[in-house]
Amino acid sequence: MKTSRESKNTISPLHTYQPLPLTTLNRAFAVVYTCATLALFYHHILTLIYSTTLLSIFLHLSLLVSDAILTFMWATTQAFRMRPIKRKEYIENLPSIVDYKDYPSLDVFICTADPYKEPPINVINTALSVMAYDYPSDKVSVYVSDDGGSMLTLFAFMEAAKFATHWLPFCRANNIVDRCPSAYFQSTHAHIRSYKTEEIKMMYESMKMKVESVVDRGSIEDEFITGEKDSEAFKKWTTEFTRNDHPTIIQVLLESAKVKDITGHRMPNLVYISREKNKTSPHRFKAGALNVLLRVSATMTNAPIVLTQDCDMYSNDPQTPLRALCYILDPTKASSDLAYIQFPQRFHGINKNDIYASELKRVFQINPRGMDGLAGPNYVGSGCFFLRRALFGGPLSALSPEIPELNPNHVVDRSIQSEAVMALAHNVASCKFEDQTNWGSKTGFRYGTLVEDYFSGYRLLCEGWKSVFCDPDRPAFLGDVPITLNDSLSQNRRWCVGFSEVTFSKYCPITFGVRSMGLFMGLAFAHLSFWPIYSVPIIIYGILPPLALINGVSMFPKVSSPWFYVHMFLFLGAYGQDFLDYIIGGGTFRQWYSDQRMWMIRSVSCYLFGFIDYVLKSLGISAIGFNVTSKVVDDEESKRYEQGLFEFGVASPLFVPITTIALINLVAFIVGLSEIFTYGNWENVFVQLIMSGFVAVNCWPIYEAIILRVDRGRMHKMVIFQSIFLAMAMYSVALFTLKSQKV
Ligand SMILES: O=c1ccn([C@@H]2O[C@H](COP(=O)(O)OP(=O)(O)O[C@H]3O[C@H](CO)[C@@H](O)[C@H](O)[C@H]3O)[C@@H](O)[C@H]2O)c(=O)[nH]1
Ligand SMILES: [Mn+2]
Repeated sequence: MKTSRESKNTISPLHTYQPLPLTTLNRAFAVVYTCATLALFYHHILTLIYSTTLLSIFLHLSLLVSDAILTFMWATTQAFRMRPIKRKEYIENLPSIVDYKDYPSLDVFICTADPYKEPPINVINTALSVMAYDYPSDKVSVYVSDDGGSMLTLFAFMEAAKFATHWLPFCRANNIVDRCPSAYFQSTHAHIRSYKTEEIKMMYESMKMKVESVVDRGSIEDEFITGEKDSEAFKKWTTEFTRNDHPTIIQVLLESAKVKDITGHRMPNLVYISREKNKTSPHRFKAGALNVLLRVSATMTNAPIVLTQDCDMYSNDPQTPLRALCYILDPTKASSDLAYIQFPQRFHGINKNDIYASELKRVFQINPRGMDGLAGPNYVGSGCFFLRRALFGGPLSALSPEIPELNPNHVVDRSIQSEAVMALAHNVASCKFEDQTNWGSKTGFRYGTLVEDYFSGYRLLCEGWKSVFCDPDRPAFLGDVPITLNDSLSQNRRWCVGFSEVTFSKYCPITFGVRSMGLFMGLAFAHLSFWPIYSVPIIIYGILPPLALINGVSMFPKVSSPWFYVHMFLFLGAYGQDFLDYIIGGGTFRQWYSDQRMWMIRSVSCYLFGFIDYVLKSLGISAIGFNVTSKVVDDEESKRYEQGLFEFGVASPLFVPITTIALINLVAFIVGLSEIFTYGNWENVFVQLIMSGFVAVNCWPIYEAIILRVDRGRMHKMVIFQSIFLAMAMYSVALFTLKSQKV
């Protein structure tokens, strides 16, 4: 039997991979580029040695530091270019390996944290999209973690449970591909009118209305509560109940063994969990929520495969779990060290040119492909199928959990609603359960940073596990993006706090990572964790050269000098390669343009602020938590986003440094140009002129928001005043120091 299976498998594999083209070229380019950077540093050092004034030393030292950081970051990106691969799965070959009814069970975790920032109607859409997977429904269990501890969310899920008994058979019977109801009803397929479609649509609309009206009112009308069991559940919200202080709530909304859909098929399990909270136990944010899900699900179903999902990321392809099975069940590979299969985060509703670079193509698509050819991609928090065993110790050193029921091999043989199971589930969801245990350090999702996803994946790979990047043409999951600049920058700021927490811990990728996984994997992880230091060179380059230009001071080699060409080569080489990666990865020129612009904007705003937040947090001056990104869309903002207009409306401090730099560079460019026209002395200031011009072109939306716009997304007066003040202050300092001496 085994041999026949294996021989069959050699003919029809479950998956294959291909190296990406350009790899050899990239490696060769890396060598040339390294030589050019060595030349640059030689030049920097020479200039420093021959500097005669303090000012000149200061300026050239700043450039040296900036270039050293940029070179370090460039070196980390080489890890992604060493061996990128692209994989392909053959789900049509699965039947030769395993029968449909014998598929391993799957526990899906969905996290939500706030009914007002994450509308429950969207959360249940995500849940419905995975409940309707092309997978034996009695093998699927969906566990929802509600960190908002909200009865509104529970109510939405009660409604979803009822609707699911109609939705799942409807999808099956009509071969629907968009299994997220809201996506389906917006798609053109749903416009093919049929009695059945109309009927299910009405059902969905009536559920949506109920859920939204409950959320708007903030309470549940009595008429909406049907059945004894539901009203019992809501009694747990006593007067003392607050989101940060309440007992565990576990509500089984669908039990597969007992509930059938309207056509008599079994339903998946659906369980609502709000873990216990109290003021004396640490919150641990999403990692804490995921670990509770891991334990509660262990007591109820203990599926060997676990899918983690953010509430804002619905499944866009019902066959996604089958793709994961292609790796998990691969008989040819001793897949004993496979920890997870990561699907990229892809998004819907991004505007044409992706003005905020929300797609994060590099982070979610290009870089993971590069890591896939090494030990595997990092974990990005959503759309990831884990082997449960991987969360319990290294591949060769399993850790035994505190109680045998949490062991990944444990078989649950009781009803998930039985008293014994419920008691155990409550016990493992309690705050106290993790005290003095390995949870968050060696077991489960790891604590200690706001980027629990990055850190958990990293630690697993350091333990010797491997991962796989699965990027099918039809996006497996689609998520929401922040549609205002402030939300987008705030999200990145939180990530930067998290990355700094990893960089400055004993697990720093450059030391611990390189030791555990080798140079390139260590560099790949360092690339993200060192993100915040981009702020140093970009701020220096954004301020010093234009201020020098305004004061007629030259900082770079003349155009006639050979060193000019070294600078040009390094700049164009890095930019050109970045551009090429992006276009080959399927992006357009305008999207790339937005991406590089946002890189600059982020560098001087959230990378800087994130790092400062981290410092304040480490000094104990302020406490920064997980600030959940809002998924609520304001109509006007959404319209402006569609038109491709930047949203500056709020008086966010994040906008001040960008605006200041925009002003300084615009003035510098004008002054520089006029000097050239007056004195014709262009050779000395050419580089600075081009740089300021480049910054100014990138800053167009900022000038537009200050001067031209009248809508509510225009730049806030406060930000304009602060920026002008800051720019003037810098100019004055420069005037006194630069003018007094010539460099
Ligand atoms: O205390 C918390 C805070 C957040 N969440 C959930 O975490 C998810 C992500 O939160 P979101 O505000 O959407 O953050 P993003 O920055 O959009 O998320 C990215 O970054 C996070 C932190 O690195 C990862 O966890 C996510 O998977 C990744 O998509 C959401 O489902 C939340 O409900 C919780 O369950 N508990
Ligand atoms: Mn999100």
